[in-house]
Amino acid sequence: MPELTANDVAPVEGAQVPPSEPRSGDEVIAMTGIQHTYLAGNGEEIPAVGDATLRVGAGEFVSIIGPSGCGKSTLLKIIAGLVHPSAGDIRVQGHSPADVAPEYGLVFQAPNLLPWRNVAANVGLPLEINGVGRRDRERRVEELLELVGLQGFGRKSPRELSGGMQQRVAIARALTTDPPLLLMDEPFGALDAMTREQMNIELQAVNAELGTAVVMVTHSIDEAVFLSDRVVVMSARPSRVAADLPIDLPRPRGQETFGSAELGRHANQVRAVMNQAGGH
Ligand SMILES: Nc1ncnc2c1ncn2[C@@H]1O[C@H](COP(=O)(O)OP(=O)(O)OP(=O)(O)O)[C@@H](O)[C@H]1O
Repeated sequence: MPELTANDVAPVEGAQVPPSEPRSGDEVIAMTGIQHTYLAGNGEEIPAVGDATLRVGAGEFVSIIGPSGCGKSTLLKIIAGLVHPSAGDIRVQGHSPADVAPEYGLVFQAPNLLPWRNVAANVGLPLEINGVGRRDRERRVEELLELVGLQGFGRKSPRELSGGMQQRVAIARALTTDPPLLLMDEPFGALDAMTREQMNIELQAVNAELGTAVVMVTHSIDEAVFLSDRVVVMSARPSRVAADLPIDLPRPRGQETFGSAELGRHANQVRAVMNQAGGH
């Protein structure tokens, strides 16, 4: 199959092709021509990211979606300063990612809570590491537990919580230091469909209240559309940005947004681009 170019996906109504533009204020992420090739143990070169140009503005919610193995997590790791790209330029708040990475919140598919600490001590850990005093720490933890709907659960052990509740703890922990940027890799992938929708509704409320920019990798088209200001569709490996689709659903978005004709229209648009760009 001939390689797709950005123009190949242009016929999809509303599709934007790179270079992408943030829809809001200051630029938090500026990524230009990022490429990454892994060197496997047997010496084989694995070109993961072929060409990614992406801008994310302050407070924006951007989802990255694309076929399995196309390099979505790699892209997130590059933003997080965990992987140094083979080529291209990336600035996060004007700095090299590794220099500002400790300021971000990170949430992965597994909540990664410390089982010997209670919920409050898990959420407060980043503050403890930063030397914040006990009283301030307790106040902040209390606020965050309320924000994620876990007021009164501070003294519980993580193992007493459901999967969705544990992931709420992980989100609260990621927000303790008021990060300008939250990076999420399939945060709700392990949850059942109903819990996942509920978590989506809560996350969009948190994002609206705190104004934190979010970049989220997901496999769910509905989740991407529901949460995002823009959905970035990656092509198959070595991936490039196939489309950068603005999602103009009004906010706040709630339960009624799921299953709405408007969400369905956007989801179909994302699906069409994904089909052209190499499947799901
Ligand atoms: N550390 C590594 N060493 C070698 N190859 C790697 C490494 N990490 C990832 N890869 C390869 O790079 C490609 C992209 O991986 P990545 O995890 O970024 O994709 P993804 O789009 O997030 O995948 P998925 O949707 O399945 O989670 C895959 O082919 C993967 O096997």
